[in-house]
Amino acid sequence: MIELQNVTVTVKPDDAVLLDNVSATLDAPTTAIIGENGSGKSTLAKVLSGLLDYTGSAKIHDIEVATGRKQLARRVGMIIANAAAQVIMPSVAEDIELSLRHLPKDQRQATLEAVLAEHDLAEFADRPALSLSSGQLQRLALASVLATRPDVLIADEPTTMLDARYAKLVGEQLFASEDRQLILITHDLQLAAKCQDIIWIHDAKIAHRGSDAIDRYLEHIG
Ligand SMILES: Nc1ncnc2c1ncn2[C@@H]1O[C@H](COP(=O)(O)OP(=O)(O)OP(=O)(O)O)[C@@H](O)[C@H]1O
Repeated sequence: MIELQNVTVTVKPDDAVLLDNVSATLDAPTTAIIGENGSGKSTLAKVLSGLLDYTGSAKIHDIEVATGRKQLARRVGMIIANAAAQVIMPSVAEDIELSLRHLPKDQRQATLEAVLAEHDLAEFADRPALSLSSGQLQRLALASVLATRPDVLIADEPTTMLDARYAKLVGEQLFASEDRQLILITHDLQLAAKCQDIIWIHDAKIAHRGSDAIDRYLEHIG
């Protein structure tokens, strides 16, 4: 469960307002965040991931994000829009292994192989991670984040680089766990429509929320 109360993000030097007094309780298992370029979606994702300072209150599992980053790090996973910036380790296998540190050592190899297979990355296991294509990198970022078994997943445009086949696979993987809360930021309105709750962000505010949010958004952009 995520609770936002008067969340505002401003940035220097001219105090531009990136999120304007946003309040909402996000309690559906899957929530889509939609809206135009520059409306504030990634800003919200960054607040929830502890990457941006804010005023007001943003709580995940009753823990204030700004002061509970360490506690939340084990429970909240984020896929950022720029997957290359998220891949930390030199090789594909090592990047996923880093996410498996919570497991007993004797389980790690088998789990690594299972993750590689599940994400169709086995053929790249020993490749330098940064030699992957953009779409392959995006799938690696997802594999590494899901391997940490987060109970909240914030996915910022996780399918933008993917061909139709992998967009379908990743779409399924995002929704695969019933125990995980998904916050999905996307321009793919078909994917957004699969979410139980839909929030349209416009001009740094929530413009509309609910099953008709996609229709309202489409009417707005004409
Ligand atoms: N450091 C900054 N200084 C000034 N403006 C910023 C800064 N960071 C972001 N912005 C602006 O804040 C607005 C919201 O950005 P954000 O990344 O949240 O948009 P978005 O809804 O995710 O857009 P997109 O669909 O293009 O990914 C944009 O207009 C962006 O240019």
